[in-house]
Amino acid sequence: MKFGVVVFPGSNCDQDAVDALELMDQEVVKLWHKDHDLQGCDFIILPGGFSYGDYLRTGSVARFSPIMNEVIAHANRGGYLMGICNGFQVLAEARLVPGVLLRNANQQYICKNIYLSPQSPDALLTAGLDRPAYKIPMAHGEGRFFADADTLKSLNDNGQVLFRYCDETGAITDAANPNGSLENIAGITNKGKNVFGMMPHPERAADPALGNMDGRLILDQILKTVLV
Ligand SMILES: NC(=O)CC[C@H](N)C(=O)O
Repeated sequence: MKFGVVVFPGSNCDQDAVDALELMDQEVVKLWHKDHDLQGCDFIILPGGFSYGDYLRTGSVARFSPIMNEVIAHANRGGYLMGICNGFQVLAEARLVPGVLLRNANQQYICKNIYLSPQSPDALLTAGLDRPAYKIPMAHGEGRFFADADTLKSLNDNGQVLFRYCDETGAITDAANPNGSLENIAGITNKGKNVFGMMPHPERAADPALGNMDGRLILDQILKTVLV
């Protein structure tokens, strides 16, 4: 499988994603935002960062980058696409996943480890995750997931919620919700379950040198499931 990591002006987690994938022995190339060619990549990653300085809203300018035409076409063909943090914000702005990411409830940028409970038993990214909680770093100012009642119902009914914020035992509580996201939602997938968006950063917990490999366990799912 060949991975492509898109680089927007202001991306700052692109190299982290490349490093994590290379540690997994994967072929990976960077894709410049002005390009029109996905270089034959099977799995596209929109990385974290501050694309276009987060003006006007996070992800709202990057969504119109030239390469997004090809990224959207890839997703619409059923191709795999994952947005991490700022990448999730770009996916939401491009309407590739439902809902929006609002300013964190406390109006602060939050950078800390949190715990995620895998939710969807049939989504590729979470189907094989069997632990109650995974410790993953979060680092964002606009990560409060919100959707209207109908959208929320369809996300729940279709098994499109990938992760909810939880405590270290896996309990999904208000106290474990760092940013005020609706129903503790930290990650979702689209109806076709080929587009994944999540606010926390698995690629920042995927190198033994960092002392936390929980993110690698999540990224490993991509390999297992896509090869099925
Ligand atoms: N780590 C990131 O991708 C940050 C996302 C975005 N710039 C925010 O603060 O919400």
